[in-house]
Amino acid sequence: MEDFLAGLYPWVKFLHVISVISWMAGLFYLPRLFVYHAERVGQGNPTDDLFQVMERRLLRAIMNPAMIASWVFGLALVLTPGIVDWTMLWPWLKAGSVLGMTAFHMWLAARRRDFAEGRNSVTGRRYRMMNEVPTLLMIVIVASVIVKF
Ligand code: HEM
Repeated sequence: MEDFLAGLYPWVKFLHVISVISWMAGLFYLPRLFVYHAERVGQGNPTDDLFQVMERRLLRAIMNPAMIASWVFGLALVLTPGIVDWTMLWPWLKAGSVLGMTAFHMWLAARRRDFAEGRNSVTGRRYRMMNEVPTLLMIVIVASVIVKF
């Protein structure tokens, strides 16, 4: 199993990076949709329906599969011999940030359900602020895997 993963390492990393790019695109874009949905669109009109379709498709067709693929390929990299040295700081920083990113994804999914049920209570300003969360986590994650402190 370990030899098998070692042989596949560059391909698994390639698939991991493609998956995280797709996941991050959604994590950046969905809160922006929520900003405009919260600030500019009333309930129960055709624009509300359109936003709901865009939000549902983005989450279900892109973000959920991309998150699962990021985890699957990321964990395969963790299991590859010689890749992660748990005595260093970077794997712990990365693990904490990735769990934070996953929690943020779940929070967005819950807010999407609120919009779908006509009971969003979060302001556009709050969604704007939450939009910075994935940016900060991404900076910590990429610094961790590249600099490896
Ligand atoms: C979902 C859970 C994740 C796990 C378990 C995971 C784990 C890993 C591991 C073990 C590596 C290999 C490091 C190496 O080859 O030296 C890696 C590479 C990488 N990860 Fe993740 N990762 C996850 C999510 C993410 C996220 C969310 C991002 C971006 C925001 C990301 C960006 C990267 C990048 C850019 C690399 C390539 C680094 C390099 O080759 O220098 N990962 N990941």
